[in-house]
Amino acid sequence: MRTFPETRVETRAAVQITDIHKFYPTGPVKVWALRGVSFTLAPGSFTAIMGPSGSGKSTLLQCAAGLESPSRGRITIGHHDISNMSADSLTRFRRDHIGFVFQDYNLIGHLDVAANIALPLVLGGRTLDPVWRDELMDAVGLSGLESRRPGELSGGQAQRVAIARALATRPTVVYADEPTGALDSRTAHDILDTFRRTATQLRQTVVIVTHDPRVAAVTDRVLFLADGLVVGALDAPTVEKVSARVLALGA
Ligand SMILES: Nc1ncnc2c1ncn2[C@@H]1O[C@H](COP(=O)(O)OP(=O)(O)OP(=O)(O)O)[C@@H](O)[C@H]1O
Repeated sequence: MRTFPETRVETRAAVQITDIHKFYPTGPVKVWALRGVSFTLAPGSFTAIMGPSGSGKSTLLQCAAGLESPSRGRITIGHHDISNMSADSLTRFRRDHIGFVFQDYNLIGHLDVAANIALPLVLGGRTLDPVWRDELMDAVGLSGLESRRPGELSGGQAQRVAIARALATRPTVVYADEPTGALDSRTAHDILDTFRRTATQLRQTVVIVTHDPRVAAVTDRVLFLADGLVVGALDAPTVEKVSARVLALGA
C-alpha cells in the first residue's frame, strides 16, 4: 500500500474539551448526559472512548464534533473555539475540519461511492484530487466499487465508504462512533490500520467510541466514561488491561 502524500504540521492541541456539560430536557426532569468532561488530544493521536451504555459516549462525540451544543463548557479544534460559532460558520468549519463517521453511515442513496466520498469537498466548492481518492479507496479496501450506489453495498462496505468520506477533506480530527461494529474481523483490522496510519502519517487526530477491548487496544489512549464523567484513562492499552477496566466499570 502506498503512503499518504501529505503531512500536517500542528504545534498545539488538535482538540481541547474544557468542562463540557450537556443535559437533555426530557419532560420535567433534566437528563445530564455529560457532567464536566475535560481532556486534550494531541495532533496525530488515536483515542478510544469506552464506558457503559448511557455513560455519555455518543453525546460527547457529538458535542466534540459540533453536532450538538454543550449546555456549558468549551470545545476548541486547532485554533478555533467552536462553542461560540454561529450555525453557518460551524457548518462550514465542520465540513472542512471535522470528519464524522455515523453509526448508520448517512450515505446519499442516489450518489455512487465516488460521489459520496467527494461530497464534503464538493459542498465546499472543491474537488477531490484523484490521486488522493485512489489512495483512500485503496486504504479502506473499496477499489473497484467506485460506481456502486449505497443500496448495492454490504453493511461493511457502506461503513468503509463513510470512513473514506470522513477522511476525504484531511480534517483536523475524525470522530467515529463504533466504526468497526458492522465489519468482519479482517475488515475491522484493515479499518483500524487505516485510522492508525492516518493518525501517524497525516498527524490526523482520530477519536473512536467502541465497546470492544480489542479495538480499543489498537489506540494510543483509552478514556473511560461513567455517568457523564471521565473516570479513568489508560495509555498504551492492551486487550487485557482494557478488559479489566471495562469489567470494573460494569460496561
Ligand atoms: N436526544 C436525547 N434526548 C434525551 N436524552 C438523551 C438523548 N440522547 C441521549 N440521551 C441520554 O443521555 C445519556 C447518555 O446517552 P449517550 O447516548 O450519550 O450514551 P452512550 O454511552 O453513547 O450509550 P450507548 O453505549 O448505549 O450508545 C443517556 O441517559 C441517554 O438516555
